[in-house]
Amino acid sequence: MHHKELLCIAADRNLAAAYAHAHALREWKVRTVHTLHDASRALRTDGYLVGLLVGLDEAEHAELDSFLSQNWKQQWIGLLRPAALDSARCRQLVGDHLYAFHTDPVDPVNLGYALGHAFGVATLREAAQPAAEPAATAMIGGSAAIRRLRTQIARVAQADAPVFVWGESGSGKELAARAIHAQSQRADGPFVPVNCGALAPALIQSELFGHVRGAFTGAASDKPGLIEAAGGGTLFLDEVAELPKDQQANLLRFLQEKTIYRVGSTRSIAVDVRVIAASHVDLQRAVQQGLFREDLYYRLNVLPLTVPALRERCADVPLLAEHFFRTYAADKPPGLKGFSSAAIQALRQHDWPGNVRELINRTRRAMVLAEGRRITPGDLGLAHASGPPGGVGLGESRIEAERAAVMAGLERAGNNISRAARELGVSRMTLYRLLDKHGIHVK
Ligand SMILES: Nc1ncnc2c1ncn2[C@@H]1O[C@H](COP(=O)(O)OP(=O)(O)OP(=O)(O)O)[C@@H](O)[C@H]1O
Repeated sequence: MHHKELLCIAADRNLAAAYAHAHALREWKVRTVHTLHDASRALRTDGYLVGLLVGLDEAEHAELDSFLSQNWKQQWIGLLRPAALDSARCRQLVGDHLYAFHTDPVDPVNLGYALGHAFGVATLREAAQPAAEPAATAMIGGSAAIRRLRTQIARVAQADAPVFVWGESGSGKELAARAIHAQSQRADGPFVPVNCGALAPALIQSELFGHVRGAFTGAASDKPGLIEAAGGGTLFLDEVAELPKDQQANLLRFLQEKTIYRVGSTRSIAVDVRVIAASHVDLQRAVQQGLFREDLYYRLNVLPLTVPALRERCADVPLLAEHFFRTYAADKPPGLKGFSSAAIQALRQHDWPGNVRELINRTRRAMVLAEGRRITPGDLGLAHASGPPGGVGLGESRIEAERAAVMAGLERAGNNISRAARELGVSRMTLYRLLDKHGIHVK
């Protein structure tokens, strides 16, 4: 008989032994482990699709939450004591991560059915996944919000219409655009990212559309623009709201006619490009304020996608932090083993105005600065030496902290705006807004 493979995690060895021989599991080849650490190892080496969590209420909830977020591709079934569901944390875990749960006394027939269904769903899901998500576009996270985003990306990738990605600065808009491209029929073509906010206004047109020799002083030879460079692939227009009005008209013409004119030329060139645009400002508001063309807005916004802010998916924060810890492991002292639990707690509680980019910056800085074996909240710049002084509310302390962070960032970057923005993990536009908000003048 063909055995389906099942990973059973049970802290209690007696319970584990009882279940390993249970009637409901007779069609399964069961491997039992007693710790989440061993379970992670088993999942890395053997591709289990279904897992059974016996007595999950006994485990440390935060650890289990992180484990299940990380292993979201498996379908998990929980066997619980009825009293376990009295705990709100436990109910949350069950709701967030489990395919099904059974309470004692477990009916073996029902459990057998549930396992069979879970296996069926997991197999279907696996077949529907693109063979392997390339590491460069892999979106880390197991929260419901990021899972929803992954599904939307997979759907949008199958179409060829323009996509508009909205999300706060540093939340992962470019990564989402890269993932769409990588899963689309254009995956073998180029992905060309353009930061519309970073192009000098005088050069935007020739950068985007190219130019011919002699079109302007310094145009010594014909040069294709970024739109042509994206031919057969995807053009990613980041911070599209920053495009000046005259360039918005040119872009609209290109989207309508699928042809371009290089600067200084009257010959039209047909270009096959899919456009993905992104912005962290509310484009609809920009339209109402007359800053962005309405017709272009509708052309770009055919398939809208929202990347959730990091604070809306706190469950992903420890997972992402550990991912970046591994990514930048070459920068760390050999004795540094990871995050302390106080650091994980601080990461979970932080507001993340700079989103994932801020998390990367804080993690990298902590990895260089940490003196102990584990990263502390202080290494992450998240410790507050003392509570807010008497009479000062949280709002005010936050504003003060924000001002101090901006000042420090500017100082480190020698007052260079682009460098300071990178350092602080925000876009240049956001930094300008912060300077304005705090009345900081940069010399
Ligand atoms: N879910 C994720 N998993 C792994 N890495 C991520 C994730 N989300 C974002 N990142 C990383 O965070 C960084 C910032 O992401 P990205 O550049 O896509 O953000 P953005 O929203 O386009 O930023 P901006 O608005 O400043 O252009 C990148 O290094 C990206 O690879």
